[in-house]
Amino acid sequence: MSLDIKNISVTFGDQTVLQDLTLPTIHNGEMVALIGRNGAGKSTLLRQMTMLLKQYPEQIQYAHTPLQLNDIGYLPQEHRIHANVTVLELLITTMNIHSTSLIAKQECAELGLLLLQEMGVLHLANKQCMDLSGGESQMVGLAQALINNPKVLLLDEPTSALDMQNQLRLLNFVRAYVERTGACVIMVIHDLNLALQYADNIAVLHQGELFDYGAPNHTVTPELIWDVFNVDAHIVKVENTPIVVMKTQNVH
Ligand SMILES: Nc1ncnc2c1ncn2[C@@H]1O[C@H](COP(=O)(O)OP(=O)(O)OP(=O)(O)O)[C@@H](O)[C@H]1O
Repeated sequence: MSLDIKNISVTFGDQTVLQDLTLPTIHNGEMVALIGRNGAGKSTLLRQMTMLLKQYPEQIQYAHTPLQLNDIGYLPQEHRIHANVTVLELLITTMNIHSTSLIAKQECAELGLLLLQEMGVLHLANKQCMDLSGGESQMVGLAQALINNPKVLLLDEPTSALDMQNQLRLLNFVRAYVERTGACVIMVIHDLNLALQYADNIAVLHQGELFDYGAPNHTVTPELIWDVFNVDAHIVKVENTPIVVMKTQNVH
């Protein structure tokens, strides 16, 4: 199974945000980190993927057939849940249940609780969604994106509100999900060190186009960081893991 994204163009007024963007095929069980400057069009690509499925399904194909909206799990940027329901109720209503029987609802509740437990956030099950902190809301947003076992997971800055432990929890959970199910993941992320550690491939979006694409070690280089972000950086290795260290003195 594989995900193909082809020839995506987006304009807002006279601003071309994405210009005929095509990504290399994303294979089963692959995590792609989408990086680029603020305003490069990363969120637009994820948002358009869900909209394009309605209008131009041939541009997004999974296993060589048009991807269905039901097959996508999407965690938007700055995810906040304004519904007046508990976290568990939210997960139950998000599930694709085809029965209203009490037994079906009980099964859904058990699945929801299991997912929250596996993600390490079972304590949030009975909290009101509106009372969640920013980071709690982001963890619940991932649970919501995963609850229907999507084939394609689109994550927009999924760790932006999380403390260090939850950043690792969330990314380890996504990694394990991908290995277990063979789903394809596109994840927008600004933290290049997390991208280096978790992604199989890095897609660099710059000025509406795909600037570079490839294995993290080969793609994230001081030259790329300079060309795309105008930042001087070293890449050092700690226990064989590459780490980006920004030189803070000269910001252009
Ligand atoms: N609905 C819209 N109407 C007009 N312009 C838009 C709209 N959505 C996005 N844009 C513009 O498109 C450009 C790309 O926005 P987008 O949110 O995709 O960037 P991004 O790469 O995700 O940025 P960031 O890293 O800051 O989240 C920006 O210049 C933004 O102002």
